[in-house]
Amino acid sequence: MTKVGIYGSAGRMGRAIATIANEEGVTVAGGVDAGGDAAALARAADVLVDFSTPAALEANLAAAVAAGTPIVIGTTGLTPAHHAAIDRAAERIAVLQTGNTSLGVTLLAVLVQEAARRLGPEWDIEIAEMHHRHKVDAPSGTATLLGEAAAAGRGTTLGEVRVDSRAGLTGARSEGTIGFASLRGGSVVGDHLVVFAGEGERIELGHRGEDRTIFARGALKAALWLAGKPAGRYHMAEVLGL
Ligand SMILES: NC(=O)C1=CN([C@@H]2O[C@H](COP(=O)(O)OP(=O)(O)OC[C@H]3O[C@@H](n4cnc5c(N)ncnc54)[C@H](OP(=O)(O)O)[C@@H]3O)[C@@H](O)[C@H]2O)C=CC1
Ligand SMILES: O=C(O)C1=N[C@H](C(=O)O)C[C@H](O)C1
Repeated sequence: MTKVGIYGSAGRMGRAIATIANEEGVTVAGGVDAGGDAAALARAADVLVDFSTPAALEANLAAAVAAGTPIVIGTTGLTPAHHAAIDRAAERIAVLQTGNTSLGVTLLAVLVQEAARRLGPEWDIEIAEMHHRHKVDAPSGTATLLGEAAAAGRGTTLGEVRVDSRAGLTGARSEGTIGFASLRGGSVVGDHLVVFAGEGERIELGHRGEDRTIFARGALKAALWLAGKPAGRYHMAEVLGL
């Protein structure tokens, strides 16, 4: 069986992944958390999954590259510098990074891109997300990937059009922007809503995560798919054949 190593193994996602590993046809090679030996885990595993923290990303990537072990990165709150580090690692090993490993959100991103492509810029796009009280980054990785999908559908990049929050005298909305709103509270696993607001009508495309098993299952599917792949940066839609 494929041996999976988990960065962030004692966290919510790490535990969810370990719980379903056997039924997904993999064994857990081991796991590390803060202060653990990332390099030894990379050597022991056939493939790695990282659900830890952005601060750990560069060390985890370096360990994966040194061992030649593919890695699925689910950690969110990544900056452009993190993405540059992922691109460099992907020249040496197989890497798949996504803000959401669920089938539902991966399909939602396809639908959002298509809706944005078909609707003109006079349809305002706003993305709302809600997560549990423990989440430390905003907007969520999923909201960001949905924003990237919407921007791509419009032939632009999210960096050109994003508006991260509003407060005070903001002025009227600028056409073509994509706005984000983040709510935090309770035990919400992860809700996302993409609103296309036109004159006199709205289209809403959304997803509600009810259980972390959806992310864990997707992460392990991605890990199995990635194991043995040549160097490169891969995408969740390829894993799921969407
Ligand atoms: N892509 C996706 O589908 C999903 C992504 N996520 C993302 O995954 C990440 C983790 O989420 P969640 O499990 O809820 O968070 P938790 O805070 O529950 O878990 C994070 C874990 O990472 C560990 N950690 C901290 N530093 C390091 C390090 N240097 N090396 C290895 N592990 C370390 C923590 O250990 P310690 O407590 O010792 O600091 C902790 O066990 C977040 O960024 C979240 O947004 C979550 C769900 C789905
Ligand atoms: O931190 C979480 O819990 C989640 N994080 C991911 C994100 O930032 O989008 C995925 C999911 O929504 C749960």
